[in-house]
Amino acid sequence: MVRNRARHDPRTEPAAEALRLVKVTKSYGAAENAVTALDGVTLGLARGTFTAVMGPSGSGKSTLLQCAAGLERPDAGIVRVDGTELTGAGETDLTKFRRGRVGFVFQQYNLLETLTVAQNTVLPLKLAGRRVDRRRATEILTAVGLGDRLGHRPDQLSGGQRQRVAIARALVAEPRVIFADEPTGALDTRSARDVLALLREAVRAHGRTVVMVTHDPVAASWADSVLFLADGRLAGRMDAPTADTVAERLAHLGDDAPVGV
Ligand SMILES: Nc1ncnc2c1ncn2[C@@H]1O[C@H](COP(=O)(O)OP(=O)(O)OP(=O)(O)O)[C@@H](O)[C@H]1O
Repeated sequence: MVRNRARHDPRTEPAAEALRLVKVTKSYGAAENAVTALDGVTLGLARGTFTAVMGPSGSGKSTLLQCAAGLERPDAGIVRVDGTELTGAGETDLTKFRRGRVGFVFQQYNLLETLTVAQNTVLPLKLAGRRVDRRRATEILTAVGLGDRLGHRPDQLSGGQRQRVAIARALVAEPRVIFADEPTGALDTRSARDVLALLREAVRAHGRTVVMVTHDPVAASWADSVLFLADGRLAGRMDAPTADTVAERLAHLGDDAPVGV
């Protein structure tokens, strides 16, 4: 069972806190080969916020995202998304939860090449056994600038357009939280800006919560705040980031004591 600790009804009413991690720990491998990817991470993110996660390569950013999204199981600790506790849930409940209340955007788009833009977009609804509202899907695709590409296949699109399909696909299920892992990593500057603007719009206009892993201080500057990771621990937080302040902090990461936010 996915446990709902809050008093609200999670199917209709969003929780105040979109994401809560308490002492989340995750290791890979066994014995002397074990790598601690996350080492007791505690954090909370308010609903309707855009947060970037940054840190050196191997600091645990992707692992954090995967554990927060219910794609990986932590070894210890608690993960709560939109008031619902994922840790301890069975695989079937987790899958149902992921399909219903979170959206994903990955660096490599993860579109199905044999499906059209429109079919890729509604796929999460089909997998979740939900009603497919094609008009709504078309509206979303139009909003991301692909209204004239509905019948195209991914190999007929640019990288930026593919990522916009991935964002439309993440938005169509109206998720509470969107997890994005390096969504601009494979894009040119202009396409990256379009994608970041869409993510920010999802937060500002539609009240979604976005958590985005990125290496790029410019991308991070689109977020409301940045969480810094070092060696699997939280190493700081910055509100109202700019590309310069983020780059500066990254250069000095490790100088700060680990914190919980
Ligand atoms: N499936 C896995 N099996 C074994 N080790 C893993 C696995 N996934 C991650 N790790 C290890 O856990 C640590 C954290 O990895 P993670 O991918 O979360 O870091 P990251 O900050 O996202 O790195 P990058 O910026 O390079 O993508 C690394 O030392 C990595 O080698």
